[in-house]
Amino acid sequence: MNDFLKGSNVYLIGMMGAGKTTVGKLLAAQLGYRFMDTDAVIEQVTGLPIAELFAQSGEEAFRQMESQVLAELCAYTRLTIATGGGIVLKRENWGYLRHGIVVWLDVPVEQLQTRLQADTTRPLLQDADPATKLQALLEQRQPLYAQADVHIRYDVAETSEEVAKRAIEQIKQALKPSV
Ligand SMILES: Nc1ncnc2c1ncn2[C@@H]1O[C@H](COP(=O)(O)OP(=O)(O)O)[C@@H](O)[C@H]1O
Ligand SMILES: O=C(O)C1=C[C@@H](OP(=O)(O)O)[C@@H](O)[C@H](O)C1
Ligand SMILES: [Mg+2]
Repeated sequence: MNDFLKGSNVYLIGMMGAGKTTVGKLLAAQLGYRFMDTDAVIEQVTGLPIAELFAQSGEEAFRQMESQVLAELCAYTRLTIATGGGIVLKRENWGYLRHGIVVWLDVPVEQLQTRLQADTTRPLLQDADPATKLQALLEQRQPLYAQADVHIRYDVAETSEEVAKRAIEQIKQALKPSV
């Protein structure tokens, strides 16, 4: 089923709330891959929730840990990796992401707001005006997300399983040799 990837990892990028962790688990199952989540690895290693890490050590320290985790994971094969929404910010991280197939889950900011309206786990959203903050982050990052190999545009009618299935189809298309 997944020999078309020849063991290459699949990295999911996109804004917080885009569904990288949710779809990533389903995509891994459909590919017969293992699922990893860079945030979960950081929380496991530090024993702290991301929000606590930001509060204690600051965003820069978190970004350094994020790069270290990505560097470790990119040495493995047959992984579907859900990254944190800010992974695209550091050029160094693109060196690791390019070891595999980079898939952008592109979800409109209104849908992100709906999904994250009650969220307290994402420190960058603990803001007086989270909607404006989300919009500003998306505008800043969109050109970076757009460097992905595969662009999965949101379809309101799709379940997360169907998003994962479509991602496989679009990855196959992207890997087809251009004639
Ligand atoms: N297709 C979807 N429709 C509605 N809610 C979704 C969908 N995909 C994910 N969610 C919800 O949105 C929130 C963020 O999903 P998550 O997978 O953690 O995103 P990310 O890892 O990109 O931040 C979660 O509460 C999740 O249940
Ligand atoms: O967008 C961001 O900068 C972040 C997204 C989060 O991950 P999710 O994208 O899984 O929410 C997490 O890495 C941290 O809160 C920073
Ligand atoms: Mg996530």
